[in-house]
Amino acid sequence: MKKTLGCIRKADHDFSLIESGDRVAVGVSGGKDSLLLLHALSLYRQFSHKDFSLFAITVTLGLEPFDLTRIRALCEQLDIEYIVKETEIGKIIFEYRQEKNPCALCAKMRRAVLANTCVEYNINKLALGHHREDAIETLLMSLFNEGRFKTFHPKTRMSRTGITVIRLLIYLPESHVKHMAKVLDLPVVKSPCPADGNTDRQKMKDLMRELRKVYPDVNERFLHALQQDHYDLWQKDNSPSGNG
Ligand SMILES: Nc1ncnc2c1ncn2[C@@H]1O[C@H](COP(=O)(O)OP(=O)(O)OP(=O)(O)O)[C@@H](O)[C@H]1O
Repeated sequence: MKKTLGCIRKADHDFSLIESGDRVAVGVSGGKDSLLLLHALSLYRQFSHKDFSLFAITVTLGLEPFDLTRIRALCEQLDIEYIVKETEIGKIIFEYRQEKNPCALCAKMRRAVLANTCVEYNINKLALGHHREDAIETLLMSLFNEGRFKTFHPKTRMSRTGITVIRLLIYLPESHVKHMAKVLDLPVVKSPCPADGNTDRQKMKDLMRELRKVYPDVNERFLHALQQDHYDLWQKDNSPSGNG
């Protein structure tokens, strides 16, 4: 847990992600990343000397099976209020619209429900479970699909609602997330999404696996590049209002 908390502390320090008085909700998909983030933030709340409140939000997609009993139990154990928003997003995308590229629309709709829920509960920051490899894969997807060198920033502001999205795991390697999910026996729920494992992101994961055979440190190199000011990707922003 020391490494996870160290990476969270560094991301928080570099990008001013959490301030005292914040009401922070972790978007919990049921996957290992957001569950680790939730667990780690409950500890960070104790050790960081920052006085912030913590919530967990899950947006269901109307796809079965999706049993949240063990996640609910974890939230009770960590003394975190758990908010579940039931939706039919999955059905709309796969049955009604039969989308050819379902992931982008699904992410957009999920994000809108998450933002509205934050507004409803007076929550000002939404923490997502993106880690180091997510940032790298997003960079490669936008390079190969759009010819642009960009990825998400650790801190962004949603323009419609004014909610700040924060990504506290961006320095954490995915291998460590997998390791911690086992050590902590996190209540991971298998994704009921029909597109799971057959996405553009999966192609980038496979590509990176091949690259690592030739360049074992390629992930560290990518992270280094992301942090270089001259690429203008992850400018450090220590102002409270954050990055646009
Ligand atoms: N249904 C959902 N409800 C709440 N938050 C979600 C949901 N789906 C995704 N998120 C949030 O958005 C982040 C990125 O989404 P993504 O689809 O990449 O996650 P995932 O790989 O399915 O799950 P995880 O990242 O938790 O292992 C998640 O880490 C989580 O914080």
